Amino acid sequence: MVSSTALAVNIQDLEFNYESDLGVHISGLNLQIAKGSRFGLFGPNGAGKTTLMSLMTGLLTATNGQITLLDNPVLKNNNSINKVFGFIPQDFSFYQELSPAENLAFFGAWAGLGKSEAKHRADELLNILGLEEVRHQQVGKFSGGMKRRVNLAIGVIHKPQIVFLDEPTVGVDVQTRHAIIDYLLKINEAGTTLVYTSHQLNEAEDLCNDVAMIDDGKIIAHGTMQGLLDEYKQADLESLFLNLTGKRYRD
Ligand SMILES: Nc1ncnc2c1ncn2[C@@H]1O[C@H](COP(=O)(O)OP(=O)(O)OP(=O)(O)O)[C@@H](O)[C@H]1O
Repeated sequence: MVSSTALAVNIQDLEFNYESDLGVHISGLNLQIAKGSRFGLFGPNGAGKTTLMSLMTGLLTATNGQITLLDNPVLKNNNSINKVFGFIPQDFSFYQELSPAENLAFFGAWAGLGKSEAKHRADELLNILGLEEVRHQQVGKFSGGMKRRVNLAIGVIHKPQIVFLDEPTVGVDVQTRHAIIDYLLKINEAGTTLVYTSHQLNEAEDLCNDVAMIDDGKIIAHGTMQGLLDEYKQADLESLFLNLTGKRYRD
């Protein structure tokens, strides 16, 4: 059992239901994610990955139970928690009519950075993510890969200690996929905890060292990548996924 001070995320007895009866039902869910890990949450369509991410980042509110991020409770009006984590959502979260520089200035200020700090950080990220030459062009006209890199830069502008990533490489080419994964590995090496979900299981094998499977709103397995592969006698994450979740369509 990991001590609570070593936890980036601690979810205890979580309950959540969408108002409509069609949505996923979460009941008595417990999950601990250690500080510094590269955690991956996997499951079929509709299993509850985005719902759980939204609960962890305060976009949805649990009906019961508790979620803490580095010991800070995730509560509706606890804005101080916004400094602790960054969220890279599946849907683009920037202003299409603005440039990357303008978007980063805006979201930097929103995350509490001063003007010069935000500018410095924007310069650094635009450089690392290969966007310096288009820094003043309208994001709406960018390719899918460039938009994904802008989305990532916005989510990490304030150097959060935990980064949540909901399918951060969907629809990108190999170059952008590598740039994004390399960057994530680099910030993890410097101490950032990654909480990631994706259907790209090959990519996940390179990125994640801690893995949980979710199905019908329940965590059905959680352990180290190698520990789970050994336990279920599977050669790779895709075989493990099929072994644990079966071949039935969920939608
Ligand atoms: N706002 C909502 N209201 C009602 N039901 C919802 C809502 N959002 C999601 N759901 C339902 O809850 C279930 C879980 O959805 P969720 O998006 O969390 O799954 P997921 O594992 O992220 O799926 P995917 O892999 O398709 O992204 C699905 O049945 C979905 O239709």
